Amino acid sequence: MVQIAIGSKNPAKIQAVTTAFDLMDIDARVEGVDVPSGVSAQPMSNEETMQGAVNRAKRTLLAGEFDYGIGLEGGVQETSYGLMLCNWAAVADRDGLVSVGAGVQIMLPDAVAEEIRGGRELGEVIDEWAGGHDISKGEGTIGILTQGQINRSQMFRDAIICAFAPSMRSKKTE
Ligand SMILES: O=P(O)(O)OP(=O)(O)OP(=O)(O)OC[C@H]1O[C@@H](n2cnc3c(O)ncnc32)[C@H](O)[C@@H]1O
Repeated sequence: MVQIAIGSKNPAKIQAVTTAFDLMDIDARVEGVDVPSGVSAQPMSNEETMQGAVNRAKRTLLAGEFDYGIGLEGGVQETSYGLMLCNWAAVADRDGLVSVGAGVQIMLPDAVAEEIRGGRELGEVIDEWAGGHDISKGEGTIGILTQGQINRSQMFRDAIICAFAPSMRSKKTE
């Protein structure tokens, strides 16, 4: 059985890892470990969000006897069409290999984007905007904006599978 650590205790993120390994048909034990992302509480670019995921993956791997450390990070990226929600997954293994994958991106409503540009965190802004509580731990902003057609766990699940692809390829050629 593969020992996996995920650098968060957020239930939506833990669920994403469990489902990803089920889909990849890998027998895994998944443990959530709280580690700092090393980037700002509200990452403001793809690059910063990716770095947060990588930092979490590396730090998580060092937190115990694990085969892989996984980091998941949500952030935003300014584009010519407005502020987009972006999410990154990173996988770190014991050979020092680190790989990344991204989730689907979606445009944020102008009112939400303005608050974030003004310095607030998406988690509290989306709760206010949608009239919800701890949305980041459940369906996520992606769930709110797609009327539940894609939720945060599904989005991170796909990002994890993409981040894990290089490890799967190297295993096949061993
Ligand atoms: O417990 P951790 O793992 O830190 O999970 P988090 O959801 O609080 O933290 P992230 O680092 O993934 O996201 C950074 C910030 O953006 C918010 N955020 C990111 N994606 C979100 C989403 O889909 N829905 C709601 N909030 C989101 C989140 O609440 C944080 O304020």
